[in-house]
Amino acid sequence: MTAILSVEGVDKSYGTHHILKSVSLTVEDGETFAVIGPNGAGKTTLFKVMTGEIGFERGRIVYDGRDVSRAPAHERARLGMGRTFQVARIFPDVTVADNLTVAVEARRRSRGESAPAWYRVATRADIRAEVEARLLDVGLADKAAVEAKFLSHGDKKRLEFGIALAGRPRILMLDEPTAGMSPTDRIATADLIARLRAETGLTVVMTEHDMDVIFGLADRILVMNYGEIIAVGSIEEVRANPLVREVYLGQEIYHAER
Ligand SMILES: Nc1ncnc2c1ncn2[C@@H]1O[C@H](COP(=O)(O)OP(=O)(O)OP(=O)(O)O)[C@@H](O)[C@H]1O
Repeated sequence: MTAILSVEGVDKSYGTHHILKSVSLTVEDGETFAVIGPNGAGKTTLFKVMTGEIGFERGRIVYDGRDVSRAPAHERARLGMGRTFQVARIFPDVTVADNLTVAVEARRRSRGESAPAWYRVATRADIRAEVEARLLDVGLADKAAVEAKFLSHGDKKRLEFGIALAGRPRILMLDEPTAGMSPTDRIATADLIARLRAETGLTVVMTEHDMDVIFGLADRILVMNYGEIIAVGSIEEVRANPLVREVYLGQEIYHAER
């Protein structure tokens, strides 16, 4: 296995509040890597540091062999880091298909894939075909003409996955993909992630509170507490770790089924 993403000794503070304390981790190409921990542990902060939404004081982030510590989020996206947010970021007043079209066009522009003017008609057909493929990927083909604001919470999340996939990512960063969902939508979202991963070989990095979702998807789990890593390893290794037992005593992590 080769590393696709490494975080090396990263420190991040908000004012005098030291949030990430010399955090280091390595994500292997093709694995599903989950970050868990109690509320306020620093998971979202770690995510934002990895995706380039916020800066940090010390350490570095290496993606696909290059130091991206100072690269802004859009540059990391261009290099292949796709992401979704806890609250879906979509255009509510345009249709599902148009949301995807915007994402496909944005990727083409940012990667210099736009065709010359004489080729525009063919390009439109290409874009339409790509949008249709993404609609099928995320199970929204029958809702292509629906304005995004009318979608259910679960379907909004599907659309956000579609938008992320339109960027042709190598690694997909999912910040609490099932947050606020009904149990049915949670299962559907976990199934969608599992299918996309199987079909595309995507590397997935996710935070999530639902242990059933984590145990169903993750190859490895990292546990954070107060901005520090207290364990990293397989589900079995993490469950057996005494520090994890202390933090999660009697909680879902020990009841969820594999
Ligand atoms: N912009 C900010 N300014 C100041 N403090 C912040 C900011 N964002 C987060 N924090 C603080 O940093 C700490 C870690 O927050 P973070 O959102 O990373 O935790 P989390 O593990 O993702 O929590 P949750 O599971 O509740 O989403 C918390 O104490 C939070 O209050």
